[in-house]
Amino acid sequence: MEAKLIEGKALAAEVKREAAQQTEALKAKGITPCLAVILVGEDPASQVYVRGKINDCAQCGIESRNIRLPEETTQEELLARVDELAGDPAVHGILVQLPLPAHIDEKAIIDAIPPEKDVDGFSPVNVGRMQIGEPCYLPCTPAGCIRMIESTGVPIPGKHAVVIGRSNIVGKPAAMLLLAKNATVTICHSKTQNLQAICASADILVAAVGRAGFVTGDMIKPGAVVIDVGINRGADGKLHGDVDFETAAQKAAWITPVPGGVGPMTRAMLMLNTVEAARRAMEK
Ligand SMILES: NC(=O)C1=CN([C@@H]2O[C@H](COP(=O)(O)OP(=O)(O)OC[C@H]3O[C@@H](n4cnc5c(N)ncnc54)[C@H](OP(=O)(O)O)[C@@H]3O)[C@@H](O)[C@H]2O)C=CC1
Ligand SMILES: Nc1nc(=O)c2c([nH]1)NC[C@@H]1CN(c3ccc(C(=O)N[C@@H](CCC(=O)O)C(=O)O)cc3)C=[N+]21
Repeated sequence: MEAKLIEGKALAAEVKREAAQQTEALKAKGITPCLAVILVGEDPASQVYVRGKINDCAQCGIESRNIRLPEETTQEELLARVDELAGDPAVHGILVQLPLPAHIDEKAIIDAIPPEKDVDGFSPVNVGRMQIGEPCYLPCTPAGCIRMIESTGVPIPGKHAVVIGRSNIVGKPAAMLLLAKNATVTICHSKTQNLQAICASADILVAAVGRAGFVTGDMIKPGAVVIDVGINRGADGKLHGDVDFETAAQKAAWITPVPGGVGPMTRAMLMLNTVEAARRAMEK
């Protein structure tokens, strides 16, 4: 079987059109959604991602603030900037690009973002709300994964979904959202035994490991939906997913590419969250 491609780029364009329409409607009511993105340091990959987010904002008619701080910024200085944006009524969403330099405590920074401006969905309040199924900002990467799975038309309820990875920003919330969609969920990690067999029983497989080509065709159930979250830059300078695309595509029914898969969808979901933050600010 040769898998069909889940076109992340095309789907992302559709989501951004939705965000653009909603932005238009908000502007007509006198409110322009605004996202502040803070990048500390010069990490080249982070610079690319941040540039992407700023471009997406422009495409959607969303205002953006691109805040670049030097590597040696102290935690107190960064907290002060976050507080300033937290108190600025013109700013609806705050995103602090991760990872932060080692001398800054990520948790302290994330905790300083008010939940109503936490468009990444990383703050404890949003994580807790997601867990109990209350309205919240869903984390962009996992929400993008769900939307990609749904785009295939393969129903999620009752399916065995396997997530490889349990990070707070990808693996864990992806598993939680799949559970909320009534999948039967298994979470795998570096201590998991029989990983190959568990993966090979997955109707839906989400790979968020951070190792290029980690998931090979022999780990995939024929006809599965395979979502590759991994973004690994190889020695060749190219991006590689966590899934070995060639062998996986021989087994899967649906598969996401890297690049052009989950990455662009992540950014598109961020636009929707930003518009939602502006709408909630207006209603308040
Ligand atoms: N497309 C997008 O928008 C995004 C992509 N990414 C990419 O997704 C990938 C994962 O990111 P992130 O979750 O932040 O990464 P982390 O490094 O935080 O988490 C990796 C997870 O993979 C698990 N793992 C590592 N090695 C193995 C192994 N041999 N067998 C089974 N499990 C293993 C780890 O297990 P343990 O917990 O036991 O250590 C951990 O839970 C990266 O490539 C990252 O670049 C990330 C964010 C957004
Ligand atoms: N606070 C915070 N929120 C995040 O959402 C966040 C973060 N920090 N830190 C890093 C990870 C990673 N991440 C990506 C988003 C888009 C692409 C993306 O658009 N990738 C393109 C390629 C881009 C390129 O050429 O490098 C693609 O896959 O096609 C990749 C990775 C968001 N993250």
